[in-house]
Amino acid sequence: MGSTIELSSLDKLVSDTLSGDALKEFNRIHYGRTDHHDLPIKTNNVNFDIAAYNFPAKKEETRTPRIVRVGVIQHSIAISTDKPITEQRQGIFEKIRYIIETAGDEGVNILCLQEAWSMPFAFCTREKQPWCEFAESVHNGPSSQFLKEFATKYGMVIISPILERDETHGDTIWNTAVVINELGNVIGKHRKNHIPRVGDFNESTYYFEGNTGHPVFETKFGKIAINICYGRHHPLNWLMFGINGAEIVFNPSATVAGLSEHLWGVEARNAAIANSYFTCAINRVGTEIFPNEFTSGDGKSAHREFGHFYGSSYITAPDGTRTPGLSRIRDGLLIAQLDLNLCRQIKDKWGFTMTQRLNLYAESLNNAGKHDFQPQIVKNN
Ligand SMILES: NC(=O)NCCC(=O)O
Repeated sequence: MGSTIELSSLDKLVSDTLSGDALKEFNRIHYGRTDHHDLPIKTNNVNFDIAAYNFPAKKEETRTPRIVRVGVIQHSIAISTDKPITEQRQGIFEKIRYIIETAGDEGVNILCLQEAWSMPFAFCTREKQPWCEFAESVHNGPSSQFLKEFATKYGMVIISPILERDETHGDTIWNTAVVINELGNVIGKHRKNHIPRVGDFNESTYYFEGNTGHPVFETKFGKIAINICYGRHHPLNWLMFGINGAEIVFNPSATVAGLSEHLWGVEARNAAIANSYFTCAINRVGTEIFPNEFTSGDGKSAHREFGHFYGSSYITAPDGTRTPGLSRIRDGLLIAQLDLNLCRQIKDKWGFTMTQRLNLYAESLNNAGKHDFQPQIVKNN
């Protein structure tokens, strides 16, 4: 196992290495449960990774269970990045069509795709052409058109993170998640709040920090929100979706080995715990190679590869228990059946919402944002 890229999954490494009581103890301590509650599904023999889990809640006397099935898809690009834009996009459509249909056949109610799913993550290059041509309209762009058909066919809500072109407001470009309801209507969008300036993530060349706040979308299947990629490093971003009432927060991402893999299993999981909601973390897969060399002012010599997008998508419940991750190297579909009653049950148990002290922090944060803010430090005279 020389290269990190050969390792198909950390969870598989553990389950292949440990057995019996040792594996049970690992699962109990690391995942928070000894049993992953596999969810029976009918799909087998597919050319992508597929896994399904169940997150039950305690039976309540006054509320019936609120069962919802979520699905997340991770995938690589389809053809090389020097091909025409429309062919690259169409290639991705064709590649993931079957995965989306599988999700629909398995009864998924809410499906989320990865960040900027219909294009290569070309922002590393800082070149405007041809990559800006991938930007598309929220309502009528090719990605929304493509997905509306599946939303209607399977009666599922689909979250489609795209590169948005806002033609009504000066043709501006945004990193946006579009929410399509089960009738195939776009019910809203959320624009990425925090834009990275790290490594080869030169996204700030293309778009600004989002201006849509922290919307929670009240869908037929539950209250959902989207915290796009780099926003997962910002606990207050997660917090605001919780304050607005989210029960499930999706985190469509694009991040590479070497930079963030040791953070990946921690951040979305911690957010689920801190905010008593479910989180679904989704990462791209594969290595994307671009036609021209680029640098990012970090001392690395010019290169054409972004690095390895390590997949490993996973889902966490409000009690902090989580699924194993999908493959680090293969396309995949992760399904989880959630009882949303668990959100309130965990709020009642731990009281994190009740003990939040929002006013205390609001005052401090308001001061901390001022140019002449004095940090509250007690000096050792
Ligand atoms: N897409 C994106 O925001 N990536 C930044 C890198 C990271 O957050 O791991």
